[in-house]
Amino acid sequence: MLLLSFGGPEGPQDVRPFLENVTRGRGVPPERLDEVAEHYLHFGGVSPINRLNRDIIAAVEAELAAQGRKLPVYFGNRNWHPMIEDTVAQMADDGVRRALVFATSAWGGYSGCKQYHEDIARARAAVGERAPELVKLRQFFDHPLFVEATADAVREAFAELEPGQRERARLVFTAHSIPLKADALEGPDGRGQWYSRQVAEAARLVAEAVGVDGYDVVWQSRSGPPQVPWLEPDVCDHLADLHGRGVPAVVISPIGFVSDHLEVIWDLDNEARDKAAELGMGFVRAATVGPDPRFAKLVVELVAEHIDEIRPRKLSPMLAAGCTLNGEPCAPGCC
Ligand SMILES: CC1=C(CCC(=O)O)c2cc3nc(cc4[nH]c(cc5[nH]c(cc1n2)c(C)c5CCC(=O)O)c(CCC(=O)O)c4C)C(CCC(=O)O)=C3C
Ligand SMILES: [Fe+2]
Repeated sequence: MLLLSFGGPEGPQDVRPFLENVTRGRGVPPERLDEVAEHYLHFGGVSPINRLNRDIIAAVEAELAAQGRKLPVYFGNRNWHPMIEDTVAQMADDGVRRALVFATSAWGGYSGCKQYHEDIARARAAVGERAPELVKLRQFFDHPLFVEATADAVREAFAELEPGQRERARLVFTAHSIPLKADALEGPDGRGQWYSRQVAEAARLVAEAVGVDGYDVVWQSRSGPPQVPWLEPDVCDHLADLHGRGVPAVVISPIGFVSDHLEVIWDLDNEARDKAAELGMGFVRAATVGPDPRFAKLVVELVAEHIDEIRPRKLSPMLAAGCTLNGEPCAPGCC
């Protein structure tokens, strides 16, 4: 199998070329790039994303071995080394004829689904005739293992709040914002808002598992020119709003992200935490699910859906989209 991810810089010299890869042809203003480069440089130009993905791969290999499945796991990225083109070339050299591709996004939409299809098609085209057949695994936003691991992280976060604040704290889910226009595309069921509806559905399932009635879904890390509308409210504006309504503390669940990459450790652990401190609000950020052993089990279960033809486990009625061959889109007009 191939674990396919976003990629991130591993030193200060990588930051600019990485950002240029991410934003090529996307109309992101240079001022925004300077600002984001600054975030990376706070961490010595190293995003934790590659290391965390290597940890996930080690856990997946251990889970595969425990289940007696002989399956080598490769690692490739969209935007930084190891680049998917190089990985697919290596797979061809190793004689791999067919591989299952796990993309590290739970969601549909352009960045989480369709763009990974494009990456697969581009890599196969670069390698040519020898390229293995690549089958992308489905979106997993409503898989019980994803929901349970996220719910446990939320419970642990509530437990970290001071007893006086815990009972009155608000649960807030956050995911990467995208342009409203991108979110409006029809999606595999033709009803639009595929990404934001999946985020809302996953949040509902987690809140239900935790037993919390009142919660919010908000967005973070918006990019692009200011005149273009993106999903709102922004997490920091939402903190001010909650404060105005007398909410003394928040638990932030970064449900949109599989691991603690830069949007989480900067935009939440620095920016949102500072905002909460300024407002005098209690603030706990729940863990991401990547390091949870259930995440490796989830990956292997998605693999098993193809090898053993087991029935996909899903907690919502939304379609099990995202799963396709050789980078074809998952449905007409999808994402
Ligand atoms: C929906 C979504 C996810 C979640 C789904 C998934 O996980 O795939 C995600 C993940 C990630 N986004 C990441 C980093 C960046 N995203 C950017 C820009 C953008 N993201 C977008 C959307 C998403 N992004 C969009 C619509 C843009 C605008 C440009 C465009 O239309 O494409 C930019 C450019 C600078 C900026 O403008 O912020 C950077 C550096 C990293 C790696 C972090 C690390 O290095 O640790 C990860 C995992
Ligand atoms: Fe899709």
